[in-house]
Order: sequence, then C-alpha cells, then structure tokens
Amino acid sequence: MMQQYLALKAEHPDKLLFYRMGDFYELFHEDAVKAARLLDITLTTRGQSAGQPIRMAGVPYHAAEQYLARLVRLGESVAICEQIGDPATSKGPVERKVVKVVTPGTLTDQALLDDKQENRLLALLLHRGRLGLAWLSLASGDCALLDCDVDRLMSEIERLRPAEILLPEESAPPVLASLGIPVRQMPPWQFDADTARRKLCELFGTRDLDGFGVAEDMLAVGAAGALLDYVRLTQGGSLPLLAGLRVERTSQYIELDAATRRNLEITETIRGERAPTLFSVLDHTATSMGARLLQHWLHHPLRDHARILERQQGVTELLACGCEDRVQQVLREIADIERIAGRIALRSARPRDLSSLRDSLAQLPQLAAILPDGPLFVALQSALAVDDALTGLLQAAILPEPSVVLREGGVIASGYSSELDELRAIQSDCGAFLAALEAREREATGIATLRVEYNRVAGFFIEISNANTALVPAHYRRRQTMKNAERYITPELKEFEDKALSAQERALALEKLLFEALLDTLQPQIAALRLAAQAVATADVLASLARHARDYRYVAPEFVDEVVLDIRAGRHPVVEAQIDDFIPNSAQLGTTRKLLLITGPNMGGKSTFMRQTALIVLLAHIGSLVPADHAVIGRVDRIFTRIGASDDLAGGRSTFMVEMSETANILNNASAESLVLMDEVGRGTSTFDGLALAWAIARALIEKNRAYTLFATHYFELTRLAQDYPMVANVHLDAVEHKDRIVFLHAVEEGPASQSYGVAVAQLAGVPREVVRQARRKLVELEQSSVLRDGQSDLFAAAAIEDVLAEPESHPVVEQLQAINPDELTPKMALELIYALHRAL
Ligand SMILES: Nc1ncnc2c1ncn2[C@@H]1O[C@H](COP(=O)(O)OP(=O)(O)OP(=O)(O)O)[C@@H](O)[C@H]1O
Repeated sequence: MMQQYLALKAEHPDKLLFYRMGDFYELFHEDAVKAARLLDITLTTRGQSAGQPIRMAGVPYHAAEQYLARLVRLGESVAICEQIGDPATSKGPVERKVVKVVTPGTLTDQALLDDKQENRLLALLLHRGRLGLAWLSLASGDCALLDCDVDRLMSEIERLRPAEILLPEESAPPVLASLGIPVRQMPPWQFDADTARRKLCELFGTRDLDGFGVAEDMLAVGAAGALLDYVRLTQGGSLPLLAGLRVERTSQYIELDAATRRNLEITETIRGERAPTLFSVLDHTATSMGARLLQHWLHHPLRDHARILERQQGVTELLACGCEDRVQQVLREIADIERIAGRIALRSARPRDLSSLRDSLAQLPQLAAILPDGPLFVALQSALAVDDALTGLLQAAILPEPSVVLREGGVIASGYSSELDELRAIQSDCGAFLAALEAREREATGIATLRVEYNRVAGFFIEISNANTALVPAHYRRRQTMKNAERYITPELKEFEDKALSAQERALALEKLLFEALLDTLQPQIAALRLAAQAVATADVLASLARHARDYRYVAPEFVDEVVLDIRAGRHPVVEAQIDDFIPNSAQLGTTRKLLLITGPNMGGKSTFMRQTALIVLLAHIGSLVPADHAVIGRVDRIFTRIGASDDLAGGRSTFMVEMSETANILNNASAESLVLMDEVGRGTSTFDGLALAWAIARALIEKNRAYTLFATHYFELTRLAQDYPMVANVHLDAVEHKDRIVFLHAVEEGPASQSYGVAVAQLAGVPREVVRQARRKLVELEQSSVLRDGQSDLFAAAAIEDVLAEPESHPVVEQLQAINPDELTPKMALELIYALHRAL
C-alpha cells in the first residue's frame, strides 16, 4: 500500500495528498505533519518505512469538505485520491486514483466557495515589456483574455483579484510574492501560443479564434493554454464547458490602478475589512449572483456612455414603476443558478442543486412578468424565458426534497422510471409481507408472541422468547441468541431478505445512473442557464441600485462629451450612510478650472470631499444614480489617487518611496480626461523638500497632464499657484475655534484657508496639555521668523499670533488649582493639597 501511496504522491509532489482508506482520508509523512499543523488534527505514527515510523494524520470522509475549505483558504492545493477498485475482490491494495485536485483557483463546490465573490484563476505571460493575461471562473464559465503593458501588472491583479496565479517557471516577478496569492509555476512549453490556439479551437469547436476577436499575435492566448492544462489537471482530465471567450480591451473601462482601488475602498477598506466600503453600503442584492455582479460593476466602470445610460435607464424605470421591492421579493426565491450551471457542466452537481434549480426556474416567468418594459428589460426578459421543457424535466425527475447525497438514494421522483418504481415497491411492500408472515407463523407454531422483525445488524428474523423455544419448528435456523429470546430465519424469510436487500442496492445504483443521465441531458441547456443567471443578476443589481437611490435620494447624472465635472451638493456615499448630518459640497471642474487646490484644517473634510468626488464619478459610470442634487459628467478615462501614507515593507519601499512611485505613475500616465486626487503630497519628507515637490507636481499636473485634479495640501504657499495659473482655483474647508474648542464646518468655500488649526486638532485628540502649549509657542516663533524672512504675513492670521503671545504662561500649580472644586474638599484633603502644591513650586 505504501508503494502505491508513494507512486501517487510522486505525481503530486507540491500538493497535499488525501489518500482514501475506508471512511478516512489519510495523509502521510511530510503531508501529515503539514496538515496536522494547518488543521490542528492529531499526528500519529503507524508501522515503519525505511526503518522510520510512518507519520500519519487523517480526516473523516464525511467531514472532509470543511477541512478542504480551510486548506484552500490557506492557499494549499489538495489531490483527492479515491478507492476505485472493489476491496472485496482485489488482491493487495485496492486500486486508487487521484480523481481531482482542489486548488484555490479551481473551486466549484458550493461548500468551498464564497457566495459573494467570484473565484478566478489567472495565468500570466510576460514578454518584452508586454503582459498577456488569461483568466477563468470555473463556477461561472467566464473566460477572458487581455494584452497590456507590463507595468499594469499590479493594477490588473488588483482588479481581477484572482484566487490563484499561474506563471511560466523562472519568470515570477518578485512583486507577486508579497501579495499572498498562491502562485503556481508551470513549464514554459505549456504557455506555447500555437498549441494553445489549437486547444481553444477544439474546445469551442471553431476553425480559428477570429470570431472571438482574438488577434493573431495576442500574448494572452499562450496564457490561456496553460490555464486549460491546469484546469484539466484539477478536474480529473475533463474540461468544463466554458460560456465563451471574451477579449477585453483596456479602453473599455475607466482605469483604476491598484492604489486607487484600495484608496477608494470599493470592496475592501484600506485595513482589509469588508465593511464599511462602497460595496457594503450599496449592496441590497437579493442573490449571490447579484452581489457578485455588483462588485464586478464597481470594479469595472464603463466608458461607453450608451451602455451606461442603458443601465441608468434600467434603474430609473424600476423607480418609476415602483417595483424594485417586488422584483427583489421574487429574486429572494432564486438560487445561485450560475454556480449550479457551472457544477452541471462539470458533472459535479448534487441532488439539491437540481431541486433548487427546478424551484428557481419556476420563479423566472414571474420575475420576467414584473420587470418594466424598457429596452434593457426586454433583453433580460428574453434571457429569462428558459425552455419550459427543462423545468418540466426537473419537476418530473427530482423528488420535491431530495436527500443531500446521491449515494443514500431518495433523489429521483417516483413515476420517472418504472424500473425504479418497481424496485421501490418491493421495499415498501416489505411491511405487508412481514405482517402476513408473522400471522401465518404464529398460527402454524401456536406461539402468540412470535415476532417477525428487521434490524441492520441481524437482517430479517423471527424472534421467539425462551419460554417458547420448545415449540420452534425444525425448519427454523438459529440466527442470533439474545438474553431472553432466540432469533431464527426460515428459507422463505431468507429468500425475501435477499430480494429486498438486492432491490435496495439495485434501486440505489439505478438512482445514481438516472441522475447521471439527467446531468447529461442538461448539458445542452447550460448556455441558456448561464444567460438566465446573468439576467437574474442584472435585474438584482438594478433593483438594488434603485432601492439605494430611492432611500438616499440619488439623482441621475447627465453625461456630456465636453470637459466638465459639475457636481452640485454632492455627498460621500459611505460617510453619509454613517453619520446623521452630512454637509453636501459641490465640485466644479472644466476647461477653465482644472485644478482645485484644497486647504483647510486637519479633520476639516478634505479627504472626504476628494473621495466623494471620485466615488460619484465612479458610481455614475457603473450606471448608478449618484448622491448629489445635480451632476453633469464629461468623458473620464482614468481615476488616479495619491492618498494617505502606507508602508510597503514587504516590497521594500518606505512610506515616502510609495508616495513618490504613486505620484510618478500619475505624472507619467494621467491625461486631460483623467481624474486625479492628490492628498497632501510631499508630507512624507522634510518641509522644504516636500513643499518644493508638491509645487512642482502641481505645476506638472496643470501644464502637462491637464487632468481634472483635486489637490489637498497643508502647504499654504501653494495657494499662490492660483495667481499664476487661471486653471487653478483655491477652495477651503473651514473651522472655527471657540475658546479651547474647534468646530469643523465641513463646507467647501471658495478661496484659500486662513489658518491651519493643527495644534487645536492635536489638543482635541488628547495630546497632553503641556505638549500642546509648547507647540503653540513654537508655532508663534516659527511664524514670526517666517513673517520676518519673506513677509508672507497673509498666510498666517496675525490675530492668532497675538492670541498666543497674550496667553499667560501656565504653571502646574495654577492648572491644579483650576482643576479643583473647593466646596468638594474635606479639611484633610485641603491640607494635603496645600502640601502637594508647595512641593510642586
Ligand atoms: N461634508 C461632511 N459633512 C459631515 N462630516 C464630515 C464631512 N466631511 C468630513 N466629515 C467628517 O470629518 C472627518 C474628517 O474628515 P477628513 O478625513 O476628510 O478630513 P481631512 O481634512 O482630510 O483631515 P486630514 O487633513 O487630517 O487628513 C470625517 O471622518 C467625517 O466624519
């Protein structure tokens, strides 16, 4: 057996091998040690191999799924090896075979997949500064190709968020190692373009790939070849039916680089949590298919105004007919048709998959009937019109509530197969036969207490109490001796037992056969099911967007072909959902006003204002309505952000280095149609360096890139840019200081800020009073010397300087005295206080 194990293991050296032994999957040697550590299961030893005890760990067969899920989440791959021979007849170890390999990117099992997230496998091929990407979602059958420049590697990975990456050996870019996504290296020949082309044509049954829009020299084709090889390997040699092949073009979507996706907190917060994000706030979808599609839309804002308007119209039509809630009510009854179709394609669907599919299909006509009549809905309605025969077939074939696993039977409906009905009848007639036999035998033997029964251990038997054993007829054979009774079998009963048990076995085998035949019959329907699933998901997302727009008073943005972003009384979709009185702000940009220089105190709302502008632009481009009173939006090709400080220690880059590389990316790539958010650029280095850089960067953005820019800064010197460039406008967020307190107004006003309030914010944050006091003094000193040096008195309000100078120097004794209430002191406490104060002098 160990030889068999080692031979199988040699074929899967980089995976954990689950080796089936009876009711357990066993792991041996290093696999056992690793699994014991990762799964917290017991590590034991058994027998010896080469003089060493064999280390072993096992998981029960029936609970294997949960262990698999944990391993896969940890990025491990598992080869599942089953017994395929019959243990009763085989000499030596039972024949075993690896039937499938479970890897993070090729999951299809419901129990292992995250309902709300697409699970993608991505293959990459780098060649002479170009990057070919091919990705596939086995569950949905979606497969796509993209060629782009190699420097887009990270932004594409951030967009696609693959569960697993395939690469040719010796070509792994080091950045991939820090991502925490499992990377598999494959021999370079598996990325060969010609072979890949052939495989793809074979798979889709086409002569060439022209019909899919695949160009002759597309790099991604080679990557797709490796993808198919890997899938075949994991699925036990078979290739699933794919929904088709899409070629993506970089110009199709508004481009968001990796930093921007993170900074805008689209589906994940900067800290890596799932809420609060744009998605978590916006998501009211009723199905997992809808939730996945909404995430996809949010990560893929469209550039084509016609397509955006089609979706937007869908939302407004739902709102106009007031049917968004009713649509969602029906949607709640619909299961994950997309993933079920995926499992049917892989022939791994389970009984409950088919019963939920049947019940879901029955809902589709109702869904189609309540959708409004707009052009997008007409298309959805036709996709929802799945062939009635399919629903009929499933209704006829599957029991209303089939059992969970096929091998237990109880799956196929009665009336579907007469042979199965007969076999089942034999079993159900059992009760009547036994009652008749019991009556007959009682009469024949004269034993009134004689009983005919069945249990799983002894099978069928006639039980007679010890008091009556003398009356037992000679043809009774003893089967089992109990404490107070004997159990017998007769030839007649034995014959019946054989028939009943074999009927049961045959019925189980037949059910399995019928179920598999049903899966075959369903194969031609997969494409239609996928289309219906897509329509359900689209209806779900539109209804969810409509509901949110209704609850939060969103408006439909207007799209124009000019250079303009005009957002009136805009709000931040996430922040407004979390606080009570959000202050709306307008953002106006156009040909003559291309850069807003935003100043104002910390905590004033600069970042919120910038992000809300970007999020409104993003929402507009997925077809959603937007949180504003009015919005006019011109063409946008990319959104860039340089926000906040984050270390990339794993990538070996300091905070400042990250800041500058992101800035370099923006300066090199932003166009006049890009939206750029710059938050406090330059703050990661010394004041003069920072100021100088911020100045030069702002100038480059105005002169060269001419992008729509929101530029927040604490360097007041930059506000003078507006004097040199008519395209620059100063805006500020205000706060008022009242005695010791500071009140933020959060309203964006024209003109530069007058004061920075940094020290006041520090005090608000609980920085010790003494440190705050020292800071105020130092600030005055610095401000005075700066005023003397270059006369920039306008940058600092003189009144504030005088205030600080006029403030009498505080003393700990005075502060302590201010803090007490004399009326609350006992004589003893007062005396102790006097001593303490004296000591503090
Ligand atoms: N328009 C608004 N209405 C109401 N509250 C707001 C608004 N804008 C911001 N806030 C609140 O103020 C807080 C601080 O906002 P934000 O982070 O945008 O300030 P900031 O000026 O960028 O600060 P810093 O310079 O320290 O980064 C937010 O967490 C939010 O709760």
